[in-house]
Amino acid sequence: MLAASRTSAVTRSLTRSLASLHNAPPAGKSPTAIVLMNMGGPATVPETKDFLTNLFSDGDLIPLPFQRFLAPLIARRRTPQIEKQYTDIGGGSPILHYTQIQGEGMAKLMDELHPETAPHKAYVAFRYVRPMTEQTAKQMKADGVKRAIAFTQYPQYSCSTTGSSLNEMFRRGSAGDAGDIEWSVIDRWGTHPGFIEAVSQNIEAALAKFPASSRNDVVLLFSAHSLPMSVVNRGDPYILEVSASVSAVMDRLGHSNPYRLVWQSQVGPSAWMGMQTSEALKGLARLGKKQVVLVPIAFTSDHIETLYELDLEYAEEARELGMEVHRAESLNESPVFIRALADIAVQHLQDCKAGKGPVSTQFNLRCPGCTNATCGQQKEWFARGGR
Ligand SMILES: C=CC1=C(C)c2cc3[nH]c(cc4nc(cc5[nH]c(cc1n2)c(C)c5CCC(=O)O)C(CCC(=O)O)=C4C)c(C)c3C=C
Ligand SMILES: [Fe+2]
Ligand SMILES: [Fe+2]
Repeated sequence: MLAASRTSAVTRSLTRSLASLHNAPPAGKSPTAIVLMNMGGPATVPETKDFLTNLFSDGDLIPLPFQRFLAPLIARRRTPQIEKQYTDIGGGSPILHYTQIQGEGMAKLMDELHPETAPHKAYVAFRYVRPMTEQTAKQMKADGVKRAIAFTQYPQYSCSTTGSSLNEMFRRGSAGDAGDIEWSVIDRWGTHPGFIEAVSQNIEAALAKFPASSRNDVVLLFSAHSLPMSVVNRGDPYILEVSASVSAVMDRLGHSNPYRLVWQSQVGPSAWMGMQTSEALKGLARLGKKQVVLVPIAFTSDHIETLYELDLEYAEEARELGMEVHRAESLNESPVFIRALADIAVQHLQDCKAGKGPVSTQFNLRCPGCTNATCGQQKEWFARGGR
């Protein structure tokens, strides 16, 4: 009995010291954390139901009556259809895979570009799948982080996407989960020249697949995730900011081609921002415009909407209408894009040092018509540097 309890005491103490060893901050300077925030996607098919349950439970994205009760019901009903889509694109969402590659590349470049704040360490904080914000916050505390940038990976701001991620980071941060950290925020970067350059290069590569003789007639069909009109009509800036990205890309391309911005992936029966991408393709076919490059513009890596909706559904339908359709590659491992991420973060650190504050001027403005109680909940806290 005595021997057994002594053994378990030894085991407990060994476990404790192993845990503290594992959790010990790295020797030397504590890292400057760059927290890449996004929604995430199920890395494997069986994770789809939890992903959807978390997504439909998020009142910032989808405010539902009796949300706690309804979210699991809607998720359960939707799961088989969405599981099939993830199966068809190879067994899961590649968002985590690409975010890790982008983050590691960015942090390495930042060490070179801005040694004053090195070492830099990228963390991933997803909203609906692991690594969830809570888990990441705890890891940052364990790593002894004292300075962190909340860096949205949505180029254009919506209070239903970036706003939701920042609200969650605010909840974890203000509860002390991440430790005592000085925070600042990169909330939007949809017209950054590096981002625009990376997208433009991928468009040029897609255009090169068409015969030179007709290349300038190819229609560039920019496609972004749609937004419910209820969100648009409360003054959410997403539509405007996506439009600004498209405009900047067209400037960079010298307005070489005709183009339109259209919207995809609406969910449910309510009114969403249009025109829908699938309808636009059919309309172009009717107009005799049969050469198209599809350009994803509001997300930084492949996911169900590029790999399933654009590649498997819409492009296939368009080919059946006799169209030649190519898709501009997603940014994924683009070195130009990874350099852009590093440049954005370094510029932000320099701006903070120059006293420009931890948040942008634009960030301080709530949606004028937002009745969502959490809209901008995080703003004052981040504007005080997380204090
Ligand atoms: C900029 C990007 C996105 C905006 C804006 C956005 C708004 C938004 N989305 C929903 C509902 C769903 N979105 C779903 C998947 C999904 N959404 C985005 C991006 C934006 N969403 C991505 C990249 C993904 C896929 C993730 C992956 O593949 O890994 C889903 C789940 C899939 C499905 O059931 O169709 C839902 C639901 C709303 C309601 C909304 C605006 C308020
Ligand atoms: Fe979505
Ligand atoms: Fe809002």
